[in-house]
Amino acid sequence: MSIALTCGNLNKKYGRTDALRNLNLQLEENVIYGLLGRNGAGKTTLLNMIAGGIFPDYGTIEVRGKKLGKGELPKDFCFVREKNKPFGGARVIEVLQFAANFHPNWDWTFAHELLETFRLDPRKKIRQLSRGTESLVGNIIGLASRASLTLYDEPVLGLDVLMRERFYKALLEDYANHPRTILLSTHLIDEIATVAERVYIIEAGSLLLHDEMDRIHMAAHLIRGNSEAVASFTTGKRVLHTEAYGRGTLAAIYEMLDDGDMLRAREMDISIEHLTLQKFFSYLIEGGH
Ligand SMILES: Nc1ncnc2c1ncn2[C@@H]1O[C@H](COP(=O)(O)OP(=O)(O)OP(=O)(O)O)[C@@H](O)[C@H]1O
Repeated sequence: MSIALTCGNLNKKYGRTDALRNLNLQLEENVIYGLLGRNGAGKTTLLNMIAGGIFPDYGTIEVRGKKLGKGELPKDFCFVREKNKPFGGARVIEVLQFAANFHPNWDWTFAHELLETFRLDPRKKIRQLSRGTESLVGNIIGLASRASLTLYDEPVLGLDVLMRERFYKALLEDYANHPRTILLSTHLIDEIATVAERVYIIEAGSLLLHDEMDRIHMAAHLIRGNSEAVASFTTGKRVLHTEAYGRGTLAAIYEMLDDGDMLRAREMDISIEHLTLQKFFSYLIEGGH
């Protein structure tokens, strides 16, 4: 297992706001990660920090084992953020040409295919593009750069469902042929569930959970039943949230359940269903665990 990026104990304060608090994160080579968190959780601060735009008050960032100095950019790296504002007067093709200079693995054939896929006219000026279309320019750069470490900050914000699907498809197909490390922040949680292999969830600048997406699918459950039965069933299990309804209790739990658990649940008349990633995220945040 090779490590692409290690963030150790990152802290950043803006006045009295802790944008990041003792945040640790480790990304392996050639894995797609989702970065989730509510508004203001610290996602953009973290991504900007990795990209050298913000320096931590405390903590370190290492890329492939090498500590980044102040303002230093990781090598073979691409950061896709929402806006290309400084390039407003430039044409799409000019922005791509500019980006290509910085990325040794840039693939022009792929970039042109993506322009077609996203129905983007390369002669248009950035300022003439709609918000969603503008974010597609960044997404093309993120994909065609084939950087070994790629960060996306909200790449699908403002995109319609068709374009979002095309972006995810292009990302996954290209990743299959050219594996690299990708960290992607988003609020469209259930969509990322089919794209990311692992997920980091942050809240108020701190890490709340990181895990394999498959494990979350298997271990995140919503159980309902008589309050006493639910209390007994959940004893010793990781409970994220409980809620009373009528005479019963609903509990969100994060636990692998075996055949014995399922049998016991049936005997206790407890219903069990899997949680979507979005629901799991909500219960996790609500419960603060
Ligand atoms: N330049 C700044 N000056 C002051 N406070 C800031 C600054 N940048 C971020 N913050 C604060 O730091 C916290 C983290 O912000 P950040 O933008 O990293 O969150 P986020 O998870 O990206 O949010 P969103 O999902 O809404 O984009 C917030 O409380 C925000 O208000």
